[in-house]
Amino acid sequence: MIQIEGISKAFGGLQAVDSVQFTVERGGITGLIGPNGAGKTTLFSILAGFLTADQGRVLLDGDDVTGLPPHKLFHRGLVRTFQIPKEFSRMSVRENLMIVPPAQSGERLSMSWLRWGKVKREDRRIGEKVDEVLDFLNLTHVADELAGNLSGGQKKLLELGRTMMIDAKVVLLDEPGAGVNRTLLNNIRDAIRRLNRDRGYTFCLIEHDMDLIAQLCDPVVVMAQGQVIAQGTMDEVRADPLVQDAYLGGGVSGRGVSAITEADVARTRGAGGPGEEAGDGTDNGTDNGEEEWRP
Ligand SMILES: Nc1ncnc2c1ncn2[C@@H]1O[C@H](COP(=O)(O)OP(=O)(O)OP(=O)(O)O)[C@@H](O)[C@H]1O
Repeated sequence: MIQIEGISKAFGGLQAVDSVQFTVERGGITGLIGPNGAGKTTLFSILAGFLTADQGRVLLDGDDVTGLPPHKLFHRGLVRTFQIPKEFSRMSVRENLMIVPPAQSGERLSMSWLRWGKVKREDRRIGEKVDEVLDFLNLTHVADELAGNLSGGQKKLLELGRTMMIDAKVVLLDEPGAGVNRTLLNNIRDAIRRLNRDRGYTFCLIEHDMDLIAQLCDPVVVMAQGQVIAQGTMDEVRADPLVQDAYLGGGVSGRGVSAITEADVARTRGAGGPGEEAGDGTDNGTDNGEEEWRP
């Protein structure tokens, strides 16, 4: 479980995240939504250790993990996707998975000379795990393909696979549906569901695709202008006038509970802005070595 307690972050005079407080419950799929510039990405960056909060605390299973760098959080099972570093595009899908497990004996020269048998056993164990992950995500047919040749959706599945290699506890998903075709989106949705239901993964996901949020998430937390303005089921937040105003600038009076449509969201997204992520491993405002960090 992640408890977010009074997290704030300003960029110069802009209060990007303002005293945000909510809990991501263990075993759940929490949706984080809000119009462009609401502060979602900034909050994710703080939770995953890529940005330092000005104020507030983050507790992971009761432990204060505020300010821990990404690799420490990663090894505690808190992982943020989907940020495939560019260099990995020149490695095969299988290799991308092979390199994830921490502290592989095979990487240490002394170990490989002195304990050849142990190294081989570990390689075999990792190989079996990779096969299982590829099968789980329907990626076996592209196992030997360079990661850079995958489609956007397949890359996102691969990122999920990397979290599976370390048996992540909590996964922060950055727009898993962005730029993904329908078929692969269904695969991604099913993989998230199965990881949650069958393997106990806890997810928190930022997403602009309201259908995907409605299908997967309960609760849904809504941010606007740096603050949490609503939380509850998708139906509850949809019906909330504050939420409708936040998305549509107050222009939805009388449109009822289903006011937030995909078209509305697409319209709000069109505004763009500096908070928009490149999706290629870069992030704005990184102050904790994100570009250097590799899981
Ligand atoms: N590094 C930065 N420097 C200055 N301002 C920033 C920086 N990163 C984000 N911001 C600003 O902080 C605010 C929140 O941005 P953020 O990217 O967190 O919003 P968001 O809810 O993720 O938006 P989107 O849905 O468009 O990705 C925005 O006004 C954005 O312009």
